Amino acid sequence: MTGLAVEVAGLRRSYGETRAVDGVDLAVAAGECVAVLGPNGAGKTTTVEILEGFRRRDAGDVRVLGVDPASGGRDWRSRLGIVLQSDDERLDATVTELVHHFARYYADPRDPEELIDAVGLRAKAGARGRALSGGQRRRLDVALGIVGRPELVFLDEPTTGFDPEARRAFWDLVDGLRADGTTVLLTTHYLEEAERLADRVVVVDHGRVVAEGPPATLGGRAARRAVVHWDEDGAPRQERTETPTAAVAALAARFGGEVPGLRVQRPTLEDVYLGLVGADAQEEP
Ligand SMILES: Nc1ncnc2c1ncn2[C@@H]1O[C@H](COP(=O)(O)OP(=O)(O)OP(=O)(O)O)[C@@H](O)[C@H]1O
Repeated sequence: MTGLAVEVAGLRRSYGETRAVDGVDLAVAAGECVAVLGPNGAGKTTTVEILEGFRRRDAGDVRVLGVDPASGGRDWRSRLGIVLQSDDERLDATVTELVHHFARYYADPRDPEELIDAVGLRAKAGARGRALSGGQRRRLDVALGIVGRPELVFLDEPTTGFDPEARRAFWDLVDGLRADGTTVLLTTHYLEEAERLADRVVVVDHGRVVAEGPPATLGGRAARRAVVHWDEDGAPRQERTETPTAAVAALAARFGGEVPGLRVQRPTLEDVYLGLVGADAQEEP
């Protein structure tokens, strides 16, 4: 083993004239959580589904847990946690039946009852899949994806449709997976989620990686200028500065104490992200 759970070099995939993935390089270390961000149509799902062995590639070298997904067999697949959308067939069974049923496919599964608690479905344990709300169904999908105690989990927009409380509970669940040493590859449109969960963020646009790094320093974020806001003479004022502490100290001295309406604003991950993917970050027609 190289210590890398995922190794991708020069990955390409086109659909007709559309270059969905246009030379992606990506490495995920064992135990790391990496979030792939990018606008609709950037190539995230195509990339992840190639890594999962569900789509073919046109070019590039790919290793997932040391195996080429194009030739990965059953043993390899059982080491992956893939969160699929529940299909109709599954939805006639209850949450308890499904989680217990899936656990039986694996040699060393998680305890199904503990897992039902962990994904917050205890109150719905006896409900059929069909009777779950969208967010509850997604939590069931997550439970079924991780019941086999996978080494690597793919989470493709895992919290879409979750309410804020469920989203926070899910983040705690991912913390638990990571504490067990699980590697996580996540795609999300929620910048807050990437910031909360990921050691590293990879921003993809038009099938290419346009930036990567820890959320706190992505795109030179730490070095970017802060804006100091305050109120003076009945009007809001602001100053852009690389030394906000000095600016605040100067204001405090000038006001001789409390500065009215004082606020220091640093660029958020969302600001940095929107800067990276440009003004054309809209879905293409
Ligand atoms: N099966 C397909 N046939 C033809 N074109 C496809 C197919 N799947 C994806 N594409 C195109 O490839 C590009 C990348 O799509 P992909 O689903 O990988 O993007 P994404 O980053 O996952 O987007 P989203 O955030 O909307 O899920 C898009 O232009 C899409 O229209």
